[in-house]
Amino acid sequence: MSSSVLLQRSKPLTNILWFNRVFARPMGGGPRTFPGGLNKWQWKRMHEKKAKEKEKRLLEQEKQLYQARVRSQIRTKLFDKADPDSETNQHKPMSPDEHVKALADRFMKEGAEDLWNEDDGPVKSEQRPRSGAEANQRPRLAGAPIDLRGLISDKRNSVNNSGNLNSGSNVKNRNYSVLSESQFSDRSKSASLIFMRNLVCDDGKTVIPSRNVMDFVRRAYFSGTDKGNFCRNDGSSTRDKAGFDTGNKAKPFARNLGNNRENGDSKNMSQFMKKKGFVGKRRFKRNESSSSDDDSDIHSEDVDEKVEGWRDVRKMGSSASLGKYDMKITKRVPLKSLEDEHDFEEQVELIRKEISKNKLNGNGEKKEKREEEPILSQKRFDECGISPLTIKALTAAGYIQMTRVQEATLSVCLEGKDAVVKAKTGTGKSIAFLLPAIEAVLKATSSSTTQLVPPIYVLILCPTRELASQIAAEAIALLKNHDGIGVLTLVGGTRFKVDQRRLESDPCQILVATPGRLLDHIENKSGLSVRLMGLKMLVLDEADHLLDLGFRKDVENIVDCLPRRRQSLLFSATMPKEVRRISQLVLKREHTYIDTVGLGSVETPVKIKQSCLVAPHELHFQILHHLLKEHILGTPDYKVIVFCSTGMVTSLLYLLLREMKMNVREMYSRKPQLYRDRISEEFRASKRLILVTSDVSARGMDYPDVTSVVQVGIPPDREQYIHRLGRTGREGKEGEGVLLLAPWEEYFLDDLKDLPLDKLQLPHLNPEIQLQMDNHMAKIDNNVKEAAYHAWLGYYNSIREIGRDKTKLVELANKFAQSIGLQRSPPLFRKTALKMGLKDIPGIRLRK
Ligand SMILES: Nc1ncnc2c1ncn2[C@@H]1O[C@H](COP(=O)(O)OP(=O)(O)OP(=O)(O)O)[C@@H](O)[C@H]1O
Repeated sequence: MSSSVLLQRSKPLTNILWFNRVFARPMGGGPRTFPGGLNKWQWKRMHEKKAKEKEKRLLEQEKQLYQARVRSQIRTKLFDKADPDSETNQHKPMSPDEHVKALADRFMKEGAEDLWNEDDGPVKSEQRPRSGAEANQRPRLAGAPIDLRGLISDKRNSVNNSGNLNSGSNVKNRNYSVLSESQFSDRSKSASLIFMRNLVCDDGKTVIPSRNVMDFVRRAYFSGTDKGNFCRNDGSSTRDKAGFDTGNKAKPFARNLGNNRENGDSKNMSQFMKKKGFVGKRRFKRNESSSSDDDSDIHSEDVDEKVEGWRDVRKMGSSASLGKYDMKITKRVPLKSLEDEHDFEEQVELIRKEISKNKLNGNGEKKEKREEEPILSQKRFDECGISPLTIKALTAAGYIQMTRVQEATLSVCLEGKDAVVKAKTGTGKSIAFLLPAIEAVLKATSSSTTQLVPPIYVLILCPTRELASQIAAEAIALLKNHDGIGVLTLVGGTRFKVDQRRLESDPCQILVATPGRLLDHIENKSGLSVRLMGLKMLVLDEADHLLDLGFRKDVENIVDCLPRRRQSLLFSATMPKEVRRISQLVLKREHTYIDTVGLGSVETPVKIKQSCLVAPHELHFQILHHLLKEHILGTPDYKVIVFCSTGMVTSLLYLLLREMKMNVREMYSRKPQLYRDRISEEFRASKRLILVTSDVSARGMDYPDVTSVVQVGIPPDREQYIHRLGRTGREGKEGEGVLLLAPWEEYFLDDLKDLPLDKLQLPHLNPEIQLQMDNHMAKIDNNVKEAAYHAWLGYYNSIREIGRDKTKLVELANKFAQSIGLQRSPPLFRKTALKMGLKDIPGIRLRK
């Protein structure tokens, strides 16, 4: 046996020995065991279970968050309406109209049942000091509204005196377990009625049972009769008067109400309310021990009479009864930070979009006004406490000042906190995470003792191989003055064995990997999982993409194999809400969110001139050729990236442009890795070159001085549009981007309406060029065209808005086939057609 083979064989053995020692397992020839005496599979299952539980918890949190948001929205609306002039949400007394509106709004709105729970104590202590004498001095005049708060207080007094009725202080002590016996589906709904039940009539003694109060509110508010006229001061719309949010879920409900009001048909309303579970679901069984709940025994007829007199209602309580007693406020406490953060982010996002939209809609000046947006901050690298050797390398690379994202994130990251960072494309995010990564390694190596298997301290995950290589190269450059710290890449497309050998022989404290290949290594018992046990920092570059459906499972599996005590950093130029939420699969709960895009700023670099051209898709290749020619004429040192929807379309377009004597290169995932590396390097170093590529080059690639980006057809989503566009205009430089759409793709512009896109007119196309292109297209191998057709069909089929109308889709695909010189649309495998839902669609041919 050769010595190299011996060496290879002996390495895994060393790993096992090291591992056993680390976990103090007795040595022996048996299988590898994990802490707690678990074998690998038990260990794995345990982690899977934990991950599932974690996911469940997150879902639960999301649910709570949603509910909390609904509550807070209702509350906000309520207070806004209750006192629009108020600067703050002080709990001032409400007018009778407002109060009834508020009650109706709160308790009858779909979802509002969640506003109350058994701890809600609306009739607790009275905030407004008002003595009984004072109350007596102000006898209620006919026609004057009832002071409900006073009544509540009076009631409490009278209850205390008589001992017959429930006192306010008892409210909290009530045993509401009885409510579960009611037919209400949830306790909250019941509790809201309990609040209502505590309302008392104008004699200060009679307590109106909940159902009747609801009836009262219902009639008063919704009926067309004069019983409810106090809340119908004018004939304005239902929504205005009701204060109902007719958006979202409340819509159908609001519509119902509107109808009922119009018809004055309280019967309909009753039915509706019955359906909603507010009426007719009584009667509460009271706790035997509670003598105070007798109120619900009062017959509705009696109360109806009382209610008659309620037309002249005086001030009915205040918003305090809806604010300060809302126990949900305290219930939300554990989630507060998370919720606030989400709300805040959402608000920021909304405001940003709103502002940029306003800017766009404004006076049209914005397009000319592409203000200077400095990406560099005033702070220098030597001021931020990183290793002098790293600073030396930075200086050698010409980096003296930090970019804004680097300044904003470095201190947080160096403190060891988890962070999510959003910053525009080309603003130096890579260095922003590489610097803390290097510091983490330095710290770990200085404190650790010699180990048989050197741990990997930093793991950087990124979605593409080229990006992994780029980041590794950047890390190596920054580490050039540090001895003994190694960087390795693990990416697909290379031989697995070669990876293993490099892992064993080369020093590696920083590992840059794509998820798939890394997982292969982890699962392949190569000893990598053992080395990852010492991990200090995990970085997800292009985090939103890595947490997207395509990668999420792999990333989750990887994260499950990493130690929990680690720092996690998520970086991207885009961070959709949904991704932010699930990012907690990776992050600690108490992480920092850093967004350097800035309020009121568009999410794309301001110096990129963006435009869009809508034209029949059969003309796209010719229009592209025209645009490229124009660009080349105006930009001698041009460097253009053309993005196509799929790899096969990329290949076809590349061949066509090459035939048209343009200086082009192609790049897509199916190309061999060596070829990809070569093209990537060539394009990085060149000028006067066009790279036709699929989305494999869309994210993170830092090709310097790209002068233009053209996107042919819709990108998969808004985020991908931003990333593709961001290959130009990097480091605050100028750039331009054109989006070429077919008329049936134009809907996508809605997603970009907050971005400054100009609409271009269809250029005049030279018929001679069209002829030339047709001739060149005819020379291209039919296999390439057929593959392009299939890929095209697959891509658009996967886009919901287009793929849902299969007949139309096939029609368009066949037009595309014709435009690329195919006589007939190429047949599909039956299985493929079935999978795509296209089997029986006219125009689809199946392979025999
Ligand atoms: N402090 C700095 N001073 C000058 N240039 C810098 C500095 N930091 C980074 N750069 C340069 O800025 C360019 C863009 O950096 P980088 O690729 O990290 O951007 P990014 O924000 O990650 O972009 P993307 O969102 O597209 O991934 C690189 O060429 C990098 O060398």
